[in-house]
Amino acid sequence: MSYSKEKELAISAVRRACGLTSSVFNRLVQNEKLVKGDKSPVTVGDFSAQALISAMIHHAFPSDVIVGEEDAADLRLDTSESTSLRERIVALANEALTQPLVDGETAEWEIGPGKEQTSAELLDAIDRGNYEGGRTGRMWCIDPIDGTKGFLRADQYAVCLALIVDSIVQVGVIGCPNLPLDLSNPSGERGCIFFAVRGEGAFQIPITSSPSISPPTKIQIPLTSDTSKLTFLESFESAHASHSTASAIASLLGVTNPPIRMDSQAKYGCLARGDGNGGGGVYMRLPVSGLGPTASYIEKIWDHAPGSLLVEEAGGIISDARGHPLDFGLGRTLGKGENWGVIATGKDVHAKVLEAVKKAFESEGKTLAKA
Ligand SMILES: Nc1ncnc2c1ncn2[C@@H]1O[C@H](COP(=O)(O)OS(=O)(=O)O)[C@@H](OP(=O)(O)O)[C@H]1O
Ligand SMILES: [Mg+2]
Ligand SMILES: [Mg+2]
Ligand SMILES: [Mg+2]
Repeated sequence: MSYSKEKELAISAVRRACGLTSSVFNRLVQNEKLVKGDKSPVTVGDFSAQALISAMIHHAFPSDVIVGEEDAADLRLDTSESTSLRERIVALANEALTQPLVDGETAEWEIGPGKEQTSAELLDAIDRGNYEGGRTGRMWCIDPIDGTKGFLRADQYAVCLALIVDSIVQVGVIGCPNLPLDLSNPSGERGCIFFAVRGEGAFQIPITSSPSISPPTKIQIPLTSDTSKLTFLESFESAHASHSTASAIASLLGVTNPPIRMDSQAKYGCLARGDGNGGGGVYMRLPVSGLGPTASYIEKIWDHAPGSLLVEEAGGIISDARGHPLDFGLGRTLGKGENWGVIATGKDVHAKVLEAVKKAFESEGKTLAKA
């Protein structure tokens, strides 16, 4: 089946949310003296972007359910802090909802202008993301700001949206406001939207344009079977994924390119468009400690759903460290004990990378068999 309406809606929602998060950054992070460790700007951005995306989805596809990272419980409290946070979020979400269309964008699912949402409607929109996930049906998956730490550092972050149908990701959109259109020209134009529909390929557009006006650029992982030419794409934060295991795996594969360490699902976009040294990339996310049932962290579906489709549609394979596919039908997470990290790379090198992962684990005294 075709998902063209869902794709257009998702691109439009992600573009608006990217505009919103950029303006939150400019107003709240750049121009305010922040106390170190203050997370409030990212909280404002997270809530308002989820409210906006969820409201647009509900308006266009009222019977679809949503898994969103955030919930509005803290915003419903009767405290002055909560009230002022709520007011900021409602103003920001409405400002984004009523932005004019960009050239070529359809008005079919526009809520505004003139139809601002009430505070109650927007809190309900956030809470519509409470769905517990599951095996069957149509379900949207929102990460309003992925890479919150990158957002606060003025570094990479992403607004992520996917449509999952009967546990299979069918549409994936990732907006990266700070990512150069061409990573080898970091001072060039910034702001990319990556998108994919299953069976239709993976694409990139500048964040300022719409696919019906400027033709999207088809993106592809470079084909190569030489693992020594690979570039590793890893989390920026060493607390989120093991840098040391990744570096042991890189040595086993003969990799000499330095790793690209970047926050958020922007990494999936970079992998899909072949960033690095021309030899393809490897997205590597292995737990800092433990594995499988004893892993230190359970991966969430919103951190991988759109990125996984982008990789597959760009000619890659995504799996866990054992080569098992990611299962988006287990609930809000990839499953405690079911998921053993994430490895994504071009299909011609995936098996070799898994072999190196196995060897690296064995030399750390870990085995890829279930305990
Ligand atoms: N301890 C731990 N281990 C593994 N993963 C964690 C951990 N804590 C958080 N997270 C999740 O990591 C998401 C961001 O992943 P990144 O790869 O972008 O990491 S990082 O930005 O480089 O830090 C991040 O997504 P956001 O919350 O949307 O930013 C979290 O879902
Ligand atoms: Mg995230
Ligand atoms: Mg997030
Ligand atoms: Mg988070």
